[in-house]
Amino acid sequence: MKNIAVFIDSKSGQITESSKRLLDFTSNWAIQHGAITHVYGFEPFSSELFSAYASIKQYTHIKAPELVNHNQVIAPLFDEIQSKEIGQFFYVKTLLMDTMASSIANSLHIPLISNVLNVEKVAVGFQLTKSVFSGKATITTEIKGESFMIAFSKSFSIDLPSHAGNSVVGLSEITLGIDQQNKLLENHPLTGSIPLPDAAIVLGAGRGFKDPSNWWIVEDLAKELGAATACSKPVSDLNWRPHHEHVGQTGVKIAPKLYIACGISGAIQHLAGVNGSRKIVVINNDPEAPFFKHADYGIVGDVFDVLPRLLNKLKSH
Ligand SMILES: Cc1cc2nc3c(=O)[nH]c(=O)nc-3n(C[C@H](O)[C@H](O)[C@H](O)COP(=O)(O)OP(=O)(O)OC[C@H]3O[C@@H](n4cnc5c(N)ncnc54)[C@H](O)[C@@H]3O)c2cc1C
Repeated sequence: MKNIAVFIDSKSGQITESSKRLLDFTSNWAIQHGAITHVYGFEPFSSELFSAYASIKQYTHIKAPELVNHNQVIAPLFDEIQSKEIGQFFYVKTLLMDTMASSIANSLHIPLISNVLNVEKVAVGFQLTKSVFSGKATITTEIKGESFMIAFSKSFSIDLPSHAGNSVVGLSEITLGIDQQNKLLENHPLTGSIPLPDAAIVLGAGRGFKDPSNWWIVEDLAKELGAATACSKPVSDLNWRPHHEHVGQTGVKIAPKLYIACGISGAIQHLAGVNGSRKIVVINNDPEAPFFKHADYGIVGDVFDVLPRLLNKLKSH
């Protein structure tokens, strides 16, 4: 089998949780298939960060000054990949990676399969489970060839036997060119809050909060929990909260370890954006609220009673 490339995502010098899961998976996958793993990322990391993964032999820092504007000429990356005899590519879906990956897959004439939850070797080729219809269904597909690119859904989770190692990992860097026809004028990253798509804990609030002046309790509790704040669509439509907090079919898709939904009814359009969450806790004063059917844990109660008590409990510990 040819070698494996893994593209990791990071924020402020930290590898994201979903990319850590990707490294666990691909490192073990490579061992099982007798391949070497080359890791690529957009920040300079030390080799020690990867040495515990037995199959990883190289980390390449892709220096891309205008990547944020999707404004890079990726030819140098393409040359580097070809020199490493890479057959299989893995990454976790982000807008940026989707843009780059589709270009690489197209140049290499290999299939790009998106929103993958699981991949397995079968007698001839590989079998993949994909999430479709905003996570409401899955389909199983098959690839016959050995070369492909897989874009995992953020909520993917695959257990393989672990192969802890003490690998010697080489470091290298490549610099992408800049597309001169397309210029980055300004860049305003959101600050001060945990980005929703990467958050391990998300605290969501809906119309049950009645008025934007009541959001202090959501913010205080989120701070105490280390959570990102989210909201339902009507809440952002009413301008109670900024639009980038709106989760659901028409908003941000999230896949945290824990989603706490407070005063949200659980309409199907909301669920479409949050059903990648590992555990869901619902707090609602209506025992018939549809969200309870999709919850791992539920509290039937008034958010203005339950949340302050939860906040006091957390503060007292
Ligand atoms: C095409 C389309 C796309 C859509 N996309 C999205 C989307 O992406 N995301 C999204 O969220 N919605 C979306 N919607 C809207 C969706 O259908 C629902 O209307 C919306 O999710 C409801 O928001 P909500 O639960 O905050 O409000 P409500 O439906 O008004 O529910 C409020 C809930 O709070 C509870 N409650 C009230 N007071 C309290 C209290 N004191 N304590 C505890 N609980 C209380 C109530 O029992 C109720 O269950 C979309 C709709 C359409 C038609």
